[in-house]
Amino acid sequence: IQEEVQRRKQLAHQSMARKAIISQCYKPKHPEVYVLQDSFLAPEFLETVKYCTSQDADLQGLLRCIDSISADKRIYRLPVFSKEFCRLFIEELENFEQSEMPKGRPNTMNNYGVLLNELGLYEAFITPLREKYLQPIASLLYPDCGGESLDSHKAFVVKYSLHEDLDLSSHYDNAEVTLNVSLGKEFTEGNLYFGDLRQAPTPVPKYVEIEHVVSQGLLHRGGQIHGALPVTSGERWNLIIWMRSSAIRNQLCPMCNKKPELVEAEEFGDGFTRSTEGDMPQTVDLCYLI
Ligand SMILES: O=C(O)CCC(=O)C(=O)O
Ligand SMILES: [Fe+2]
Repeated sequence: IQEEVQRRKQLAHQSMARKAIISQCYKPKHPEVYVLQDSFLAPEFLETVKYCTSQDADLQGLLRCIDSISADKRIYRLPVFSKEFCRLFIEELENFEQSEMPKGRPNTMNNYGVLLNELGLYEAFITPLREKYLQPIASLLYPDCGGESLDSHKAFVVKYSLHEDLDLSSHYDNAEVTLNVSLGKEFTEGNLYFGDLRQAPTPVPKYVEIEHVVSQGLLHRGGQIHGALPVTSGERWNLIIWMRSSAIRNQLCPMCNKKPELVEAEEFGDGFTRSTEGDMPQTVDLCYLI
C-alpha cells in the first residue's frame, strides 16, 4: 500500500514533465484538431446545444432532441462529432502513439489510451467543449448531481483491440457526469454495460447493455457502475470526458465517500477546490483513486 501511495503521489508531477516534453518536441500530424471548431461537431449536436441555451429550454424539450437509452438509469445517446473529425482525431492519436514521446496512461485499467492533457488538448478543445456545449446539456439532464456546476474534467482516449486491452472491468468513474464518444475505427462487440448507482447497489443488479455508434456519445452519471465487454475484432477507440463539479465533490469524495482532505494539485487536480481566505479558490487534489 505504501508503494502504491508513493506511486500515486508522483503521478501529477510525472504527467507535467511529459506534457512539457511533448509541447516542445512533438510535431502533430493534424494541428487543426487541437482547436475546437463547430465544423467538428454534428449538426444535430449544435442544434441540441442551441435548444439547451434558449430561454425556455427544459428537460422535456431536450429529451425530444436526444435518445433516452435507459430512463431509470438516466443514460442518453446523442450525435457529437462528424465522422470526418473522428477519422482525423484517431489519425492524430496514432501519430502520437507511434512517436518517441513519453506517454502516460489513463488509469490502471487502460494500458493503451492517451491522456489528452499531456497532448495539450485541454486548453482549446476539451475545456471549451465542456463549457460551451456539454454544460448546457448536463445542466438539464443532471441538475441534482453537479450537472449545473461542472467546473473541471479529466479527458482521455481508450483503445481496445485483440492484441492490446480487450475489455474494462466494472467500475464507477471519478466524475459527476461522463461523456463517452465512440470514435471508431471498425470493431465488433465491445459493448458497454451499466448497473446500479454506486450509492445504491442492489443484491442482483439489472444490467443494461449498450452498443457504440461511431461519432455518437453516451452521457451518464459517473457513479453509475459500468464496464466494457471484450472486443472480438478490430480496434475500438473512445473519447472519455470525466466531468467534475467541485461544489458536489467538495462535500464528499465520490471515490472514498469521505469528507475530502485536500492537498494542492497541478492543473485541475482531481476536481476539488479549497478557498483560502481573501484569496481566489485554489484547485487542489485529494486522492488518485482511478
Ligand atoms: O470502454 C469504454 O468505452 C468505457 C471506458 C470507461 O468507462 C472509462 O474509462 O471510465
Ligand atoms: Fe468509466
